[in-house]
Amino acid sequence: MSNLSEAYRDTPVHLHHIIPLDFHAVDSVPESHEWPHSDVLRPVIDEISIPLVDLKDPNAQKLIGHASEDWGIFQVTNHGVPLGVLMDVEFEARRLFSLPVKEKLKVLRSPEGATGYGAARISPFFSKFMWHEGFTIIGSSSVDHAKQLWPHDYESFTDVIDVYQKKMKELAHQILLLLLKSLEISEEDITSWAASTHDSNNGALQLNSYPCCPNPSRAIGLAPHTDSLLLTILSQTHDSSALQIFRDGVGWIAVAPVRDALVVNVGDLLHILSNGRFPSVYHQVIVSEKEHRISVAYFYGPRTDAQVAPLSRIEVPIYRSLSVKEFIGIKAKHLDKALSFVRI
Ligand SMILES: O=C(O)CCC(=O)C(=O)O
Ligand SMILES: [Fe+2]
Repeated sequence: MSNLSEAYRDTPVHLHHIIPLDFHAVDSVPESHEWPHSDVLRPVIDEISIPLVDLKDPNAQKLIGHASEDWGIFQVTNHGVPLGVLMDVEFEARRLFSLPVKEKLKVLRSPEGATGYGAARISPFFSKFMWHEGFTIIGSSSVDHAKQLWPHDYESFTDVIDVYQKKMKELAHQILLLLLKSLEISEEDITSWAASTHDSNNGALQLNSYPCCPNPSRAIGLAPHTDSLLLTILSQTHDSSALQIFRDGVGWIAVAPVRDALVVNVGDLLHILSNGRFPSVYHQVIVSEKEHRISVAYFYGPRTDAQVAPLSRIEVPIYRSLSVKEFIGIKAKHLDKALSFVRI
C-alpha cells in the first residue's frame, strides 16, 4: 500500500460523496447537481493566454520560473511525451468511463481509500454535486481494478497506464528540477529534493470524465480548488477551453488547449517550498452539452513522510515546516484554507 493512500485514510469520505450520478440515465440536471447561476456563469476572459514554454528552448528554466511566479500555471511543448501515448491513455479512460455503472461500481473508491472510481475528493466541501466522475491510480493500484473490470483483457489498460506514469514521472522530475534551480536555494537542497521526490513513487494519476451535460449553465465539472502536491501535469487532447484559472485582479481565465502541449500547474507543496513565490493556482472546470471531455492529471509529490518547509536562503519563511502527510490531512479537512493553517 502506497504512502499517499495511507495519508488519506484518516479522513474518510461518505459514500454519497463518492458514488457519481448515472449521467446516462438523466436527461436534465437534477437539483442535487444544479449550482446557482452566479457560481457557473462567472465572466470568463478568453483573450489572455497562459504562458507557453518550449522545453527545448535554451531559456526554458527562466521561462518556466517566470511563468510559475507570475501565473502558477503554464503549458509546455517539446515535452518528450509522444502524442500516441496521450491518445492511448485517453482512449483507455474513455473505455473505462463508458462501462455500465454496475461495472464501474465494482472498482468504487472505498470511504477510507484513495484509488478507484468515484466523485472528486473535494465533493464534501460543496453543497451541490459536480458533473464529473474520476478514476484514481496510485502506483500499481490499477492492476487489481483492471482485472475486476476486464478479467481476460486487463493488460491493454494497465500497459498504457504504466507507460503514461513513467513518462509523466520523468517529465515532472525534469520540470521540478528546472523550477528548483530558479529559486535561490542551495545545490544540496535542489539535488536532495529532486532525487528524493523522484525515488518516492508518490505520484498519482487521475482520469477525469465530464459527460455531456443537458444544461451546462447550471452544472460544474470541477469546483474551484488548488492541487495539493508539488506540481500537476495535465493532458487534455480536446479543443475546448473547459479548464479555467483564477487570476488575482483579472478574474477567471479560460485555458485554451494548445495542440500537443501539456498543462503544468503549481500545487500547494511547491507553494510552501517556494515560500509562496510559486503560487498554487486556483482552477475549475466547466462542462459542455455536446462534448464528453476526458482529461488526465498526474500529481507529482514527495514521500508522505518528507518534511516540507520554505527552502529560500534569503527570505524570511512565511510557512512552517510540516510533513506531507500532515498537510494532506489539513487539506482534507479545510480545503481552500489549508495554506492559511500553515502560515507562521
Ligand atoms: O480536467 C481538468 O482540466 C482539470 C482537472 C483537475 O483540476 C484535477 O484533476 O485536479
Ligand atoms: Fe486540479
